[in-house]
Amino acid sequence: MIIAKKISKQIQLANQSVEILHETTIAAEAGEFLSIIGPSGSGKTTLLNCLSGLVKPSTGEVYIDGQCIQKLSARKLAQLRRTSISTIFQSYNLLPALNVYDNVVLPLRLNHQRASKVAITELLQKLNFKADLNQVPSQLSGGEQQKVAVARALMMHARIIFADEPTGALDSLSRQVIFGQLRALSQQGVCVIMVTHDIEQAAQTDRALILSDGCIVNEVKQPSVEQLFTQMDRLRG
Ligand SMILES: Nc1ncnc2c1ncn2[C@@H]1O[C@H](COP(=O)(O)OP(=O)(O)OP(=O)(O)O)[C@@H](O)[C@H]1O
Repeated sequence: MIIAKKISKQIQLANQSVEILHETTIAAEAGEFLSIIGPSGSGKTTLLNCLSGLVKPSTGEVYIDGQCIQKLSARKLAQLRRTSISTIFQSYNLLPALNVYDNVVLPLRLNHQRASKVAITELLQKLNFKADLNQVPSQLSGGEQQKVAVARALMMHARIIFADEPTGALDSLSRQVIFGQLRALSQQGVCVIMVTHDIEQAAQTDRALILSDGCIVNEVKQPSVEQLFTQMDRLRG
């Protein structure tokens, strides 16, 4: 479903080019739940953004359903992203002028899909969201904003979900609820790729990729908490 072949990303800093992702190769199937873990600054968000087509890799290719997304026109890529991909951003990316309901419904509207207020209210309730749907993001706590961002992504019923620390701002109960939703979606055939600092969550995914200095240094299938802590300890070194 998703294949990344030797993707690298260079950025220009002052007068020098710095490589923040090095020749990374990944494949993920429909129904797979992948986690990406690694120290801060190891390139997890950059990798996720390259996979989702938000950022263009400097070299290498990303294929989604056999299509090289770098070869798609901007219009086709935007269409693919609107119809097949949902992203939960680390910084939520809610529109400050829109209330909760309008933020959740926005991608559906952009995709000319009908929005059901009942379905949105039910989903937000399932995510343990207790605030008013008429409030704007600045009136919500960080955790509440994160739940709105998760609801917005889940309402799309996309085949692929990219989640960048989707539970980072949440209490442990809400973390479990949202992780459970992602797990259930993967069991229904959705491909979920999640960046996380939460080792216990990563240990409940199908496969954990360990990133260090822009390279995947290891990959653990059906990981255990102990295995992943050992991997992270090795990196701290
Ligand atoms: N647009 C950019 N301009 C300059 N530096 C960047 C840019 N994007 C990423 N970086 C740098 O690249 C490295 C990798 O960043 P990235 O956000 O991918 O890491 P991360 O593993 O997701 O970090 P964290 O766990 O802290 O969110 C960092 O050192 C970051 O400062």
